Amino acid sequence: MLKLSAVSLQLSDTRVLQDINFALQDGEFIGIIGPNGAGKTSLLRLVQRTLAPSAGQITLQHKALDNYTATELARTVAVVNQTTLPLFALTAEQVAAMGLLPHKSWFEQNTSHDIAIVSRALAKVGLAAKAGQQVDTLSGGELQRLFIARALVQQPRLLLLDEPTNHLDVKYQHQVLQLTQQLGVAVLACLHDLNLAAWYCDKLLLLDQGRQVIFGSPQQVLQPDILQRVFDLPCQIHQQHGQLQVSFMPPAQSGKVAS
Ligand SMILES: Nc1ncnc2c1ncn2[C@@H]1O[C@H](COP(=O)(O)OP(=O)(O)OP(=O)(O)O)[C@@H](O)[C@H]1O
Repeated sequence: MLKLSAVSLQLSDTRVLQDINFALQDGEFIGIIGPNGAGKTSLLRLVQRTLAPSAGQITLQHKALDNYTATELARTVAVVNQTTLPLFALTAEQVAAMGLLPHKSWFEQNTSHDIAIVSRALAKVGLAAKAGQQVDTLSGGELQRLFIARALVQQPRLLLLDEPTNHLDVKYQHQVLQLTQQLGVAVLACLHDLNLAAWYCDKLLLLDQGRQVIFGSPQQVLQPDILQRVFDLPCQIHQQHGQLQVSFMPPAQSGKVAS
């Protein structure tokens, strides 16, 4: 459904991404991982078309991304990113209902079916009781879940998530990623937490300094020698209850004298 072929991105004098190649199938969940500044957010921005590649091809459902109209793109791709919007006068329900906009013409009223879609999305992210609450009074975690509800209302084929577990407590980290995994839509998400990535992603794309280090299953990508090199920290991988667990050790402290 999404394919990047030899994609590079140059911004000012910076080579932000270089020769990125991977494909995302329908319903698949791909996590983009890598250190700060690796190019994860920039890659998502290429797919949401707020940045354009300097070289290479991006296709979505076998059609060049450039050939989508803005409305077609909004009906196909939903984005939850880290930017906060000035939404102070709106209720949670009104913000979630914004996800209906790409499917409506100007001044078209919401039907009872639309309202049911919004209510279901708020319930899915645990915000049913907050529907009438003003968004500027929501906690950071509640706001993040609200943006995910808005994306669900949009009924996209592809969901782009930039650090979706930021601000979430451990219960909601799992709940939001589990929910995302069960939606049946293709998902491309930047994730810093490698254990959550191992748990929920079908495949991982590891970036480092704008380059694709490896693309594959969590078992293929989460290898101690690879992670140690990329994150510059000693790393161990364990299996617990059939799940990969990544542990990084603090850097060795040179000059520390054992007592
Ligand atoms: N407009 C720009 N002009 C020049 N360099 C840029 C621009 N935007 C981003 N960069 C650089 O591109 C690199 C990748 O940035 P990006 O935000 O994509 O990384 P990231 O992997 O998402 O990082 P983080 O984990 O810190 O969020 C960084 O070195 C950043 O400084």
